[in-house]
Amino acid sequence: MNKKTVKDVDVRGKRVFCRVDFNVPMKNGQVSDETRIRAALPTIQYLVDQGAKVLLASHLGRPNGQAVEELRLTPVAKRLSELLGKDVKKTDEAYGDSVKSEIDIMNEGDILLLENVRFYPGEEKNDPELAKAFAELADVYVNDAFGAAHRAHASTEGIAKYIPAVSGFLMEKELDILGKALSNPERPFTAIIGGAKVKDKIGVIDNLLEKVDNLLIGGGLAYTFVKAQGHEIGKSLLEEDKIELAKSFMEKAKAKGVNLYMPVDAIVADDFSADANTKVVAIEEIPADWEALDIGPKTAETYRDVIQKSKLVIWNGPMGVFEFDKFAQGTKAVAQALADANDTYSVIGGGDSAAAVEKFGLAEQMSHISTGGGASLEFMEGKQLPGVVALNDK
Ligand SMILES: Nc1ncnc2c1ncn2[C@@H]1O[C@H](COP(=O)(O)OP(=O)(O)O)[C@@H](O)[C@H]1O
Ligand SMILES: O=C(OP(=O)(O)O)[C@H](O)COP(=O)(O)O
Ligand SMILES: [Mg+2]
Repeated sequence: MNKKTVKDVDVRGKRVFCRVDFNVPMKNGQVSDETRIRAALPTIQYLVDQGAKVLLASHLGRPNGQAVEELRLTPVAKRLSELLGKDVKKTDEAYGDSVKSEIDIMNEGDILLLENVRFYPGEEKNDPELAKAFAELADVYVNDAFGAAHRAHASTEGIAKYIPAVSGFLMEKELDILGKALSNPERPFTAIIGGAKVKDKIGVIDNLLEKVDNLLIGGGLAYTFVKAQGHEIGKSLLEEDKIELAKSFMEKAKAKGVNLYMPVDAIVADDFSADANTKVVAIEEIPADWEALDIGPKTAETYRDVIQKSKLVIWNGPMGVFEFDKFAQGTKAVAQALADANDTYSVIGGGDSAAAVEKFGLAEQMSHISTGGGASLEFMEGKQLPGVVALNDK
């Protein structure tokens, strides 16, 4: 990497603003998957050992520029503190005088977790005033939030203009491993895309079609494609204004000779809940009042076969609402197929995909679990990540 890392700067006694991606899955006010917290520990521990005053900043969820009680980082501070075996203080704001007073009383090696940076409208707008307010808190900026590196926000990009800016160890490791896997991909090369962030992720398919041999579509993303095929999808997730784009991808895949797989069946539910009534239907038979919350067994079988014949698989986005057991089968089948495919290099990306693989107890059997979903997809597309570009060159 041609960017400076935390090893290239002296942090002893310095106030360090360290952006991490603690956008972790939560359940009943508790952290339900701590993959992203664990992944940030090497950088945090290093800063502590070096005697820095460590300010940690992160977003959680999408509060749209205002304080949302359920999206406070308090439970994350608690979990981080347990993992480090060390006190982690948490502030109720992310900048300003109250935060400065807390910083003034910090000792070397102390950790302060700032409140959710997305509680402020300036964060996602990358407002220079907010970026400066973050920069005023610290002497050095460290970006270890690979999962948010595709966002040009005040705490991921803007702040880097005002104080020395370097990468953390997780950022460095992610870029290194993903870069190596993609520099000369082993073939057949398969991408699996699912999840719920349809607007964000559908665009990456354009570039992926230039690179992969097989593309498997699942999760909430699939139903915009199913609709584009001319089928009714009931109440399933739909991005109305992406239907034409989905059609164009189907044509492009044909022209490029890429095998594009879409669900042939689905598990539908009469409600978005853990105890909904469910049934398996062919994809062209989704009832009007129902919604598809998982791929069906025939689809899972086909996806398994493709995975087992692949040499490199990148996967982002669960195949269904795996958080509910009734809709976890499709995601589990794909995870199991990857675990069984010993000759296949498997890269899983995304906060929720990583949580799924962890939940099934299959994490150890994957070649690499990336903390970034959208970020890893954009990186694999060949796009420059703003959170990386903004860091100081070596
Ligand atoms: N058919 C579906 N309908 C609605 N939501 C879905 C569907 N399939 C998967 N999801 C949801 O997608 C979410 C994860 O999406 P996303 O954030 O894009 O993935 P990742 O975090 O792995 O990058 C999960 O919480 C899951 O419940
Ligand atoms: O969870 C994240 O991405 P992911 O769901 O693609 O893994 C990152 O924290 C980015 O969050 P965002 O998509 O709300 O900017
Ligand atoms: Mg996610």
